[in-house]
Amino acid sequence: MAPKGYMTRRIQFSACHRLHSIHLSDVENKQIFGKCNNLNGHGHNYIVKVTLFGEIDPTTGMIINMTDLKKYMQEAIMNPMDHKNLDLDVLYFSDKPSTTENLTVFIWNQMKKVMDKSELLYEVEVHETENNIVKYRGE
Ligand SMILES: Nc1nc2c(c(=O)[nH]1)N=C([C@H](O)[C@H](O)COP(=O)(O)OP(=O)(O)OP(=O)(O)O)CN2
Ligand SMILES: [Zn+2]
Repeated sequence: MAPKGYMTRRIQFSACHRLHSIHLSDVENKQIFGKCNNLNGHGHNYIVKVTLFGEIDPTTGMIINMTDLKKYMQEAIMNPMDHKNLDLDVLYFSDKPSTTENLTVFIWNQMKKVMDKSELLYEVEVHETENNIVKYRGE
Protein backbone atom coordinates (compact mmCIF):
# COMPACT_ATOMS: atom_id res chain seq x y z
CA MET A 1 0.00 0.00 0.00
CA ALA A 2 1.22 3.50 -0.86
CA PRO A 3 2.19 5.83 2.00
CA LYS A 4 -0.50 8.29 3.07
CA GLY A 5 0.01 12.00 3.56
CA TYR A 6 -1.77 15.24 4.43
CA MET A 7 -1.85 18.14 1.99
CA THR A 8 -3.07 21.64 2.84
CA ARG A 9 -3.89 24.69 0.75
CA ARG A 10 -4.40 28.15 2.26
CA ILE A 11 -6.47 30.99 0.82
CA GLN A 12 -7.69 34.35 2.07
CA PHE A 13 -11.00 36.06 1.42
CA SER A 14 -12.58 39.30 2.62
CA ALA A 15 -16.15 39.52 3.80
CA CYS A 16 -18.39 41.36 6.23
CA HIS A 17 -20.96 39.99 8.62
CA ARG A 18 -22.98 40.57 11.75
CA LEU A 19 -23.43 38.04 14.54
CA HIS A 20 -27.19 37.77 15.02
CA SER A 21 -29.63 34.94 15.70
CA ILE A 22 -33.16 35.10 14.32
CA HIS A 23 -34.15 32.85 17.24
CA LEU A 24 -33.28 35.51 19.84
CA SER A 25 -34.72 38.93 20.69
CA ASP A 26 -32.75 42.09 19.88
CA VAL A 27 -31.90 42.44 23.58
CA GLU A 28 -30.67 38.84 23.80
CA ASN A 29 -28.65 39.25 20.60
CA LYS A 30 -26.96 42.33 22.02
CA GLN A 31 -26.25 40.55 25.30
CA ILE A 32 -24.72 37.48 23.63
CA PHE A 33 -22.91 38.94 20.63
CA GLY A 34 -22.04 42.41 22.00
CA LYS A 35 -20.13 44.61 19.52
CA CYS A 36 -20.34 41.86 16.89
CA ASN A 37 -24.15 42.40 16.78
CA ASN A 38 -23.68 45.96 15.41
CA LEU A 39 -26.52 46.50 12.92
CA ASN A 40 -24.25 47.60 10.07
CA GLY A 41 -21.76 44.76 10.51
CA HIS A 42 -17.96 44.58 10.46
CA GLY A 43 -15.34 42.94 8.25
CA HIS A 44 -12.65 40.26 8.34
CA ASN A 45 -9.85 38.98 6.16
CA TYR A 46 -10.59 35.31 6.67
CA ILE A 47 -7.85 32.72 6.18
CA VAL A 48 -9.03 29.23 5.22
CA LYS A 49 -6.87 26.10 5.25
CA VAL A 50 -8.28 22.97 3.63
CA THR A 51 -6.49 19.69 4.36
CA LEU A 52 -6.84 16.43 2.45
CA PHE A 53 -5.60 13.03 3.64
CA GLY A 54 -4.89 10.19 1.26
CA GLU A 55 -2.49 7.90 -0.54
CA ILE A 56 0.46 9.43 -2.37
CA ASP A 57 0.08 8.03 -5.88
CA PRO A 58 3.36 6.22 -6.72
CA THR A 59 3.27 7.37 -10.34
CA THR A 60 2.36 11.06 -9.93
CA GLY A 61 3.83 11.56 -6.43
CA MET A 62 0.65 13.46 -5.53
CA ILE A 63 -2.41 12.90 -3.31
CA ILE A 64 -4.23 15.10 -5.79
CA ASN A 65 -2.91 17.89 -7.98
CA MET A 66 -2.73 21.17 -5.98
CA THR A 67 -4.06 22.89 -9.11
CA ASP A 68 -7.27 20.90 -8.75
CA LEU A 69 -7.54 21.74 -5.04
CA LYS A 70 -7.07 25.42 -5.95
CA LYS A 71 -9.93 25.14 -8.45
CA TYR A 72 -12.22 23.44 -5.92
CA MET A 73 -11.50 26.10 -3.27
CA GLN A 74 -12.15 28.88 -5.76
CA GLU A 75 -15.55 27.41 -6.57
CA ALA A 76 -16.53 26.37 -3.04
CA ILE A 77 -15.16 29.32 -1.05
CA MET A 78 -14.01 32.34 -3.07
CA ASN A 79 -16.91 32.55 -5.54
CA PRO A 80 -19.71 32.56 -2.95
CA MET A 81 -17.97 34.56 -0.19
CA ASP A 82 -15.10 36.84 -1.32
CA HIS A 83 -16.09 40.53 -1.04
CA LYS A 84 -19.58 39.53 0.05
CA ASN A 85 -21.88 40.15 2.99
CA LEU A 86 -22.09 36.65 4.46
CA ASP A 87 -25.51 37.21 6.03
CA LEU A 88 -27.16 38.72 2.96
CA ASP A 89 -25.31 37.06 0.07
CA VAL A 90 -24.96 33.47 1.33
CA LEU A 91 -28.30 31.69 1.71
CA TYR A 92 -26.83 29.23 4.26
CA PHE A 93 -26.55 32.09 6.78
CA SER A 94 -30.09 33.37 6.34
CA ASP A 95 -31.26 31.31 9.34
CA LYS A 96 -28.07 30.80 11.34
CA PRO A 97 -25.39 33.14 12.74
CA SER A 98 -22.29 33.59 10.57
CA THR A 99 -19.93 32.44 13.33
CA THR A 100 -16.60 30.91 12.44
CA GLU A 101 -17.93 27.56 13.64
CA ASN A 102 -20.84 27.71 11.17
CA LEU A 103 -18.48 28.99 8.47
CA THR A 104 -16.25 25.90 8.79
CA VAL A 105 -19.30 23.62 8.41
CA PHE A 106 -20.51 25.59 5.37
CA ILE A 107 -17.07 25.34 3.74
CA TRP A 108 -16.87 21.61 4.51
CA ASN A 109 -20.27 21.05 2.83
CA GLN A 110 -19.26 23.18 -0.13
CA MET A 111 -15.98 21.28 -0.61
CA LYS A 112 -17.81 17.94 -0.43
CA LYS A 113 -20.07 19.14 -3.26
CA VAL A 114 -17.32 20.23 -5.66
CA MET A 115 -14.52 17.70 -5.07
CA ASP A 116 -14.14 14.66 -7.32
CA LYS A 117 -12.66 12.49 -4.54
CA SER A 118 -14.51 14.09 -1.62
CA GLU A 119 -13.61 11.20 0.69
CA LEU A 120 -10.11 12.73 0.86
CA LEU A 121 -11.39 15.85 2.68
CA TYR A 122 -9.86 15.76 6.18
CA GLU A 123 -10.13 19.20 7.81
CA VAL A 124 -11.30 22.77 7.28
CA GLU A 125 -9.61 25.44 9.38
CA VAL A 126 -10.80 29.06 9.44
CA HIS A 127 -8.96 32.01 10.99
CA GLU A 128 -11.48 34.78 11.57
CA THR A 129 -8.80 36.95 13.17
CA GLU A 130 -5.18 36.29 14.12
CA ASN A 131 -6.47 35.01 17.44
CA ASN A 132 -9.75 33.25 16.64
CA ILE A 133 -9.41 29.90 14.87
CA VAL A 134 -11.92 27.07 14.33
CA LYS A 135 -11.33 23.60 12.84
CA TYR A 136 -13.95 21.12 11.56
CA ARG A 137 -13.51 17.50 10.51
CA GLY A 138 -17.05 16.60 9.49
CA GLU A 139 -18.00 15.06 12.85
N1 LIG B 1 -17.46 31.28 19.29
C1 LIG B 1 -17.36 32.41 18.57
N2 LIG B 1 -17.27 33.59 19.18
C2 LIG B 1 -17.15 34.71 18.46
C3 LIG B 1 -17.07 34.65 17.06
C4 LIG B 1 -17.18 33.38 16.43
O1 LIG B 1 -17.14 33.24 15.20
N3 LIG B 1 -17.29 32.29 17.21
N4 LIG B 1 -16.91 35.78 16.34
C5 LIG B 1 -16.85 36.97 16.90
C6 LIG B 1 -16.76 38.17 16.02
O2 LIG B 1 -17.23 37.94 14.73
C7 LIG B 1 -15.63 39.07 16.05
O3 LIG B 1 -15.43 39.74 14.88
C8 LIG B 1 -14.40 38.79 16.79
O4 LIG B 1 -13.68 40.01 16.81
P1 LIG B 1 -12.69 40.46 17.92
O5 LIG B 1 -13.26 40.21 19.27
O6 LIG B 1 -12.31 41.86 17.59
O7 LIG B 1 -11.49 39.49 17.58
P2 LIG B 1 -10.19 39.19 18.40
O8 LIG B 1 -10.56 38.30 19.57
O9 LIG B 1 -9.18 38.59 17.47
O10 LIG B 1 -9.71 40.59 18.84
P3 LIG B 1 -8.86 41.02 20.10
O11 LIG B 1 -8.09 42.18 19.61
O12 LIG B 1 -8.02 39.84 20.48
O13 LIG B 1 -9.87 41.37 21.15
C9 LIG B 1 -16.93 37.12 18.36
N5 LIG B 1 -17.09 35.89 19.06
ZN1 LIG C 1 -16.75 39.08 13.07
